[in-house]
Amino acid sequence: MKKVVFVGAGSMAEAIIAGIVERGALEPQNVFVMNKSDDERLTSLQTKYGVSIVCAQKEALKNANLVIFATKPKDVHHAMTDIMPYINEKAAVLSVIAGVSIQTFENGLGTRPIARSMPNTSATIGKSASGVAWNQSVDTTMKKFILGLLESIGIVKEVEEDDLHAVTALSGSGPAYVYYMVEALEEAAIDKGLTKDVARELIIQTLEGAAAMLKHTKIEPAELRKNVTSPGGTTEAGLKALETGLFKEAIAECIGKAEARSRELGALS
Ligand SMILES: NC(=O)C1=CN([C@@H]2O[C@H](COP(=O)(O)OP(=O)(O)OC[C@H]3O[C@@H](n4cnc5c(N)ncnc54)[C@H](O)[C@@H]3O)[C@@H](O)[C@H]2O)C=CC1
Ligand SMILES: O=C(O)[C@@H]1CCC=N1
Repeated sequence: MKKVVFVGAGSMAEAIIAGIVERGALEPQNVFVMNKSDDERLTSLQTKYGVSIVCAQKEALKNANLVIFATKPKDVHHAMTDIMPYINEKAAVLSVIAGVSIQTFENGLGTRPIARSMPNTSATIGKSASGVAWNQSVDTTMKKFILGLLESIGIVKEVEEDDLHAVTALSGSGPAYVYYMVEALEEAAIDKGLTKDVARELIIQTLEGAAAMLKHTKIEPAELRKNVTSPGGTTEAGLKALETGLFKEAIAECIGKAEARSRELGALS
């Protein structure tokens, strides 16, 4: 059984740990976590998921087959310097860090198998939409292992490394856009007299229903939209307000800014 070490034990690391441990992709005793500080955080992950904490002698790093980097982009250089004396020369690396290139890891940790991925926090419940790219050194066995881990937390698409900036803008950050839309829908529904509980349930079911229609009917979204929109009806009136509010333009700007920020984070690291 392969041993995996998480460098950085924040919210994304927890989302992935929850997904892989709860779906049995790895035995918790083969998963190790380390952080810059905050022993309480590590103890809490240990209690919740049965994972182990990397000890002061860093034995787990010496024995690791895969090291997963889940720090903020600004901390990645420190993290690489911290672990470099201990990391097994054969260990592969999987990064989930926004923007930071495979080349940056090769510069910091030497040429070794390196995968760069972009999951999202829905990994917690096995529903991540992830992208992944590889360097030349990742062999078929390690690729299968990493794809298996990413598949245990949701779906995964293999893409060119440069496209990970767009994946980050779309599905990495995507859950936040959806939650923001839910906040707006909820506020508007409450304003029109619904209770928060009723509004929340109706919104969740509407999102789930629309997502399932897209997935199962394979009908184009524009066609599905037309099916909802009766001429002179309520939907038409609502959609007109979105058009007037430049909804599509705002979405294009949102993805554009997020993609550009991913590139910036990479350049800054
Ligand atoms: N939160 C999200 O929705 C997603 C985040 N990501 C990426 O995941 C990464 C982590 O994000 P979050 O978990 O949200 O951040 P976070 O701030 O919750 O976690 C980062 C962790 O890294 C630790 N750390 C910092 N320096 C370290 C070092 N030298 N050695 C070991 N640990 C160190 C910190 O103590 C902290 O616990 C980011 O690079 C982000 O781009 C990717 C996909 C989605
Ligand atoms: O906001 C961020 O930078 C990270 C990357 C994707 C989601 N959260």
